[in-house]
Formats: sequence, structure tokens, C-alpha cells
Amino acid sequence: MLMEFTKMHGLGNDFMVIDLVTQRLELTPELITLLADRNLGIGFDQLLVVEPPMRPDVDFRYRIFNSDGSEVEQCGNGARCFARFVQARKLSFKQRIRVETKSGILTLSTDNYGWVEVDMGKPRFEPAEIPFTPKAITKIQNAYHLDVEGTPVQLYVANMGNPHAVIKVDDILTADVEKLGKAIESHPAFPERVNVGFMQVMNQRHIRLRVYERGVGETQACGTGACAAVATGIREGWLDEGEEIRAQLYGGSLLIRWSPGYSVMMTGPTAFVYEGVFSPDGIMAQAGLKPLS
Ligand SMILES: N[C@H](CCC[C@H](N)C(=O)O)C(=O)O
Repeated sequence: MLMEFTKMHGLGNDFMVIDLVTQRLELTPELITLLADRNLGIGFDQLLVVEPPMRPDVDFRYRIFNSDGSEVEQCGNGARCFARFVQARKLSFKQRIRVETKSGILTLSTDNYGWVEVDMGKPRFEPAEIPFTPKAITKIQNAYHLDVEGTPVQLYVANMGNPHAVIKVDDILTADVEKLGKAIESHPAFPERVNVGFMQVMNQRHIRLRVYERGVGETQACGTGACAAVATGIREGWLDEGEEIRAQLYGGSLLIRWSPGYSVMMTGPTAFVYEGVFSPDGIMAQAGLKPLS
């Protein structure tokens, strides 16, 4: 059995996209991690799965899996690619698409130039909403002060459907993203692990950002990470509320807008790379695993 898929990316955050509206596939953690392998499989940061709606008020169900096989609540760059994918496969002819994710409903609006605007919902900042258990961690105003493997760290927390820690740095190029990102991602204060953003505020309407993503490691770009960083910057008075903020990542820039009490709006590009087919049983067999069925 061969399955069709499409390779896409949002600012270099790369995805394998599979249509399970017109195809059938049992997705197991073993198969997902093999597909994610950049030598044994296709290779991706996240797998995006398009499924039929489970409720009458949405167009699709949108499932997201990190390259480590973990299913997650939200993926901002993936949401933009999701919209362009369902249009390209003629699964939808709408310009505004409503999708259900593990963490709620997203509205995706496409223009005629390949850019997509996503209503990412309202950010949440309370520890229980992250989830974050800051016992014995010093909190000064909205910042949490903790020691990470001998490095004092001041971090902010936000939930954009998925959990984020945001650290303000003087220069993203000298930030120890690998060491601190890895240690904080699996820090016991984050029971569901966490994405870790390193934000440099250039001015009131421009940040530079690197993100060590939960379940992946550092990626070229992170949509929910950009939203979490901008919302944190506005909440702390470093960025202008209600204005279009440029979030510059390695892979390029996203435009983020937020006012407290409202949804975070994210706009950015998408890219198709190639289309292909794969054999689930063949990939499992090459790894010495039994076929799916
Ligand atoms: N690694 C994230 C999911 C993907 C987020 C990112 N690729 C984006 O564009 O938002 C998590 O475990 O919550």
C-alpha cells in the first residue's frame, strides 16, 4: 500500500503533511518516528495530519506530531501550511477555514499570494494553564527566577495552546540555546515539557527569536513560539500592543498582532517543497518492525 504525502515548510520549520480524509493510515509512534528520521524516512520537524471534522462547526480536524512521536496541541507554522494544503488538494475551496485541534479551534484565512493569517486564540499566563509548577521558584512580578545547570535564568511562561517559556536575551546569537533549551524543555517544573524561546527585543515593534522546540530541538522557526514571545513582550511593556510586530526568526519573519483580552493574530508565508508516496509497511519492515495490519 502506498500513501501520498506533501512536504512543506513555514519559514524552514518543515512538515510532512498527510491527507487522512481521502486516505487511511494507522499512525503509531513507531511509524511517526521512522517517518521523521532524516535518513530512514522522509524527515520533518512535525507531521501534520488532515482528518475529517469530528464536529459540525469546523471544516477539518488538525492533528500534529513532533518528530519524537509526541502528539501536541498546536503548531502555528503548520496551521498556515495546513490551509494551503487543503486548498491545493481541493479538500476545501474556502478562503476562511476552521480547524479543530487538541487545544481548540483555529480560523485560517488565506490570501492569493501564499500568505495565511491565523487567529491563534488568546494567550494564557497562569502557571496552572501552562502547565508550570513553580514551587520553590522565586517570582518577581511576572518573571520566574531559577537556576538551570548553574546558569541563573529569568523566564516568563505563556500557553498558546501549547506550553512556552520565554527568556529575554541581549543577543540571540550568543544565547546558549542548545544547553538552556534542552535543560528547560525537560525541567521538572514543566510536567508536560515546554518549548523554550530566546527573545531579543530590537525595538517596540521588532524582535529576533530562536526557539528550542519541545520534542524536536531548535527549529528554523516556531509560530506559536513567536506568538508567545510577542504576547510576553507586550505584557511586559517591551512591545507595542495592538500594533504589527515583526518576529524575525532564522527562517524569516512572521507578523504578529495582539492586544490583551483578544486573540493573537499571526500572518506569514508557506511553501510547498515536493509531493511523494511512501510505503508504511516497507518503512516498518526496514526497521525490523512488523507491518501495521
Ligand atoms: N514543538 C511544539 C509543536 C510545534 C510548534 C511549532 N512548530 C509552531 O510553528 O508553532 C510543541 O511541542 O508544542
